[in-house]
Amino acid sequence: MTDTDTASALPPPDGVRIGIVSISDRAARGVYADQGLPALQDWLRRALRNPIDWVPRLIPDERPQIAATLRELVDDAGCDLVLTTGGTGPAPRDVTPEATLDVADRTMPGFGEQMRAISLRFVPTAILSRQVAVIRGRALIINLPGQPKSIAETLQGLPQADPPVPGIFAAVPYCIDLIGGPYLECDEAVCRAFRPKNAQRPPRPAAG
Ligand SMILES: Nc1ncnc2c1ncn2[C@@H]1O[C@H](COP(=O)(O)OP(=O)(O)OP(=O)(O)O)[C@@H](O)[C@H]1O
Ligand SMILES: Nc1nc2c(c(=O)[nH]1)N[C@H]1C(S)=C(S)[C@@H](COP(=O)(O)O)O[C@H]1N2
Repeated sequence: MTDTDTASALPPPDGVRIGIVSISDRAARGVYADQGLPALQDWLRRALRNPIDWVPRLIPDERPQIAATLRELVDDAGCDLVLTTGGTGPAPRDVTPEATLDVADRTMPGFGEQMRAISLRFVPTAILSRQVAVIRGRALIINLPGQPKSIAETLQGLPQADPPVPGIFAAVPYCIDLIGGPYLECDEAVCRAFRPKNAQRPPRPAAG
């Protein structure tokens, strides 16, 4: 059987709906161009082989507006995954973690812990990010820092380092499986997702 035969015998990848939220006072006012949403889309497009339905939002650092946006994306738009960028630091207007906890059914502390550990490999100020991850309904919501470059840094990690530093996205597909979402398939050249053997579907041949 050729790779093409194997690929055509498999059902197509599940569709996934992803909310992306850029939280920035200045980008929302048009003081500078938002780079958060393009950076999120760029990395996720490269990492995922699933068809993606995007639900993008650009909003200021206002706790009630952030919480309302997260509720809307999960409860009304039906997002499976929501990634935010910005507003995780210690400045008075950095309130993304509080707003995210406002809408949480459950917290997932490992994501924040691992992101800060990864980020320390890039910047000594990594510990200033108070980023959190939570589950609301059947969706996973993850905060990322506001620096656009931090998006790829934390999602991807340093796979070539010795020892390798896994990015947090490696744990996202199995987390989404466990909360009843679509089966996410990653391009291994970008992100090696981890699932226990009994949760794995037959591998799809690498994209040509
Ligand atoms: N959406 C964005 N687009 C482009 N650059 C951004 C964006 N968000 C943040 N940055 C850059 O990353 C830095 C740190 O992000 P942070 O979320 O702390 O923003 P901030 O300094 O509170 O300002 P603002 O909320 O107005 O973006 C910003 O000062 C800015 O240089
Ligand atoms: N990977 C990565 N993590 C990072 C950074 C970064 O540039 N790269 N910036 C740090 C800095 S300087 C701050 S203040 C905090 C919070 O950033 P935020 O308020 O933009 O979310 O994230 C930290 N984490």
